[in-house]
Amino acid sequence: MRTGLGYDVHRLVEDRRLILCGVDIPYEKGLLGHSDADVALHALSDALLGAAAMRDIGYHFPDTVAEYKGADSRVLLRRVVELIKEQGFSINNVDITIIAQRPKLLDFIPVMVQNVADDLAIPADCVSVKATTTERLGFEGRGEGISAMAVATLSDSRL
Ligand SMILES: Nc1ccn([C@@H]2O[C@H](COP(=O)(O)O)[C@@H](O)[C@H]2O)c(=O)n1
Ligand SMILES: C[C@@]1(CO)OP(=O)(O)OP(=O)(O)OC[C@H]1O
Repeated sequence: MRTGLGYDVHRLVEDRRLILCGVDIPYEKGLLGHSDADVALHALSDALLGAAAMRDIGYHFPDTVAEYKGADSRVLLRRVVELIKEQGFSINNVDITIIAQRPKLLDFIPVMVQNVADDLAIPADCVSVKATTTERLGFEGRGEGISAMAVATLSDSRL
């Protein structure tokens, strides 16, 4: 069994969509990035790559490459899944925490879980997505950005 950890931050700005785990969430601001800035899927992608010791999302999908401008992070995540499977890994479970003071994400969690389960091709009960505030402390608490952390465990079929 192998474990990987991912962490990412994106800035909240006006005139951008807020997309988290592939869900387009109605809110007055959205996340800024080269791609769709889905901070939760970026953290998850890094957790999966980390567990496989296969570098990180920026290594595989550089933000200097025009192809990834406005990219759908679900497409990038599915590519990460292909890359780790090609090396003989299979995904056991993943756990994501989104750190956002607002908006309230509770109602969107089931769709987020299903999106991730579909992209990872694992059962929904192997996927956890959670949200927390920081009690208005720090950059997330001031509404300047949203961060996400993720953990993934993989099995290594080469062993
Ligand atoms: N953006 C968020 C943040 C939190 N939640 C839900 O509220 C619960 C309480 O949050 P605390 O930060 O006070 O612990 C949390 O457990 C989530 O269920 C949310 O939906 N959206
Ligand atoms: C996803 C990529 C590529 O479009 O860009 P961003 O959306 O800026 O995201 P980030 O987490 O800063 O880094 C990974 C990138 O290379």
